[in-house]
Amino acid sequence: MHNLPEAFARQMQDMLGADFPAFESALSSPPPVSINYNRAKLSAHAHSGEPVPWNPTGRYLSRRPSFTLDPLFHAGAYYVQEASSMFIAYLAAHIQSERPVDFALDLCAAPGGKTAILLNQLPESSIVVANEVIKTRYAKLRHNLAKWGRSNVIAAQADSKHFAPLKGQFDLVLTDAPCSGEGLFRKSPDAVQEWSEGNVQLCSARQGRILDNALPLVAPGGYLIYSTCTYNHYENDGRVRQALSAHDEFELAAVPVPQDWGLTATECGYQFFPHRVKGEGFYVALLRRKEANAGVRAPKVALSYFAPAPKQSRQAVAHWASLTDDDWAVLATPKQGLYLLPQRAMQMCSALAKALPRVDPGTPVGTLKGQQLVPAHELALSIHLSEDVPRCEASEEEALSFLRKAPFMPAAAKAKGWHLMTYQNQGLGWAKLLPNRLNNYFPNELRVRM
Ligand SMILES: C[S@@+](CC[C@H](N)C(=O)[O-])C[C@H]1O[C@@H](n2cnc3c(N)ncnc32)[C@H](O)[C@@H]1O
Repeated sequence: MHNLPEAFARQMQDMLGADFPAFESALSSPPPVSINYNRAKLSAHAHSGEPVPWNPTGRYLSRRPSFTLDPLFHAGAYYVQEASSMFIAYLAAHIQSERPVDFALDLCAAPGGKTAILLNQLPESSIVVANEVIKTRYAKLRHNLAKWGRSNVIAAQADSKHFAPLKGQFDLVLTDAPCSGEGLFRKSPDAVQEWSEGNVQLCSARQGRILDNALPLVAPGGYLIYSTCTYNHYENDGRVRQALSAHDEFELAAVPVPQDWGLTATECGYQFFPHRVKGEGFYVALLRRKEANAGVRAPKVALSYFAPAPKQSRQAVAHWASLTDDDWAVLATPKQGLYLLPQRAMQMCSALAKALPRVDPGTPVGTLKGQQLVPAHELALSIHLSEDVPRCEASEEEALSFLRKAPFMPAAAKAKGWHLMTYQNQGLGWAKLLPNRLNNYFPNELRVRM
């Protein structure tokens, strides 16, 4: 790791006192490696590794494997996730014990680690909106959401200010704010290089703007989780204090935490330090909107870009996805793209599509060619894919050839036509089997190049 910036070292000495040398030495030790298992794809007995105390699906690994060369990583069986930030799972469980979470918003979501946590922790009946403002990061978010395989999620690409029409609509808003990244110094030397006191102030001001946009979106009695991966007062307690004084309809919510977890209680929340927990630096505070002025859910608005798909398209999709009529909506775009979304998410989807520049609902399932569906890559990773879709199980070597788009013919290939290529029964992508070759539909841009 690079030498610590002087002003940062001073700040940490003031904050930690006699503990500073332990903090400094933790920064020179190797960062722990941890993953979050996908609850919908792997059963509990498949989870190996030391548990992360605050997340039932979090595990530490004893070493860092090459994730790129693990087909299960590409199948979305787990997400490589820093351990401290998995505390969001504990908070989501706590909130649910207080009130149902029908609608959650992850306002600053890319690349999607915490959306994956919310989707793992909340029941399938919850609808999660995952938003990211930056286009390239939005693409990464959508790719990770596809790997997670859920349809109870709506992706959105917008600045937080565009959400204003959705006032009071969310039981939970997660604001994992862009920050100066002091907590990531051990993992990312770039963060050390980019750090300055000026940047801390810029981050703090931006967080203030994002919080001012985020807080009104919380339903009465609902919660806002504010988190950063930094230590300084301006972006953490100081930021939360200012938000509370500008929005007096909010109060701090108490979250009881076992003492032996090593978290440090601060004025408004909790701080994770790498010398006290097995994880990186992280800050979190939980705010609750007081119960006055009971809110109303999003008013029904007409779907603008998306329309319910015609019967024929729905029938085509029903061959590929396990649909029950009342629960599932199949939506169509003007370009004939078809999407699978829980019926109960329709109203929220309409309201979002009206307010935001870009919305991508649920799971893209494919496009129609004549009467036939050409399946989308996302459908291959979906947990709602029909059991009736033909599968072709690959060995590890075959799975890697498939992910590299190298020519190969799987030993298990028997029938012709569309097949889901699987590895350890987890979908990787689509292949069309022909008598003497395989057409590989794994997306070029995702191809493994190692
Ligand atoms: C700390 S990162 C989020 C990490 C993510 N929650 C995860 O766990 O994978 C903060 C994100 O907020 C996004 N962001 C910055 N300004 C924003 C704004 N005004 N509205 C929404 N998102 C914003 C950044 O582009 C960045 O991707």
